[in-house]
Amino acid sequence: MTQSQLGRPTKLDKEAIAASLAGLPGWTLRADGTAIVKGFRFKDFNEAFGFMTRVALLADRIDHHPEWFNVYNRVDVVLNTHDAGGVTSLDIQMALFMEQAAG
Ligand SMILES: C[C@H](O)[C@H](O)[C@H]1CNC2=NC(N)=NC(=O)C2=N1
Repeated sequence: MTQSQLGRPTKLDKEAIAASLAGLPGWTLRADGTAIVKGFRFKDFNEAFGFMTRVALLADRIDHHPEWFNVYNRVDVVLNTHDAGGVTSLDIQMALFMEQAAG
């Protein structure tokens, strides 16, 4: 089953996002309130790209794709659900997975 068949995720309000971020070290709500962000730092490019590869496989499976910017060992991530115009439970799930994938 694909994500689109599961229905549209609903936008989380500020309080719900803050509660979720309490369990996500380093993640913050972007100033405009429509995305959660984190800058990951790895040992080198190989570690960074391994992380991105693990995340990419999940992202495509759940049809929820991160916005990210990579230079060498840096991966700056922006998560939001454009279909919903803000942060949803999908973004929280993705952030939790990224924490695991970062090791
Ligand atoms: C048509 C397709 O299912 C949508 O565009 C999906 C794809 N990946 C997505 N990724 C993210 N981050 N947000 C979305 O709203 C989204 N929508």
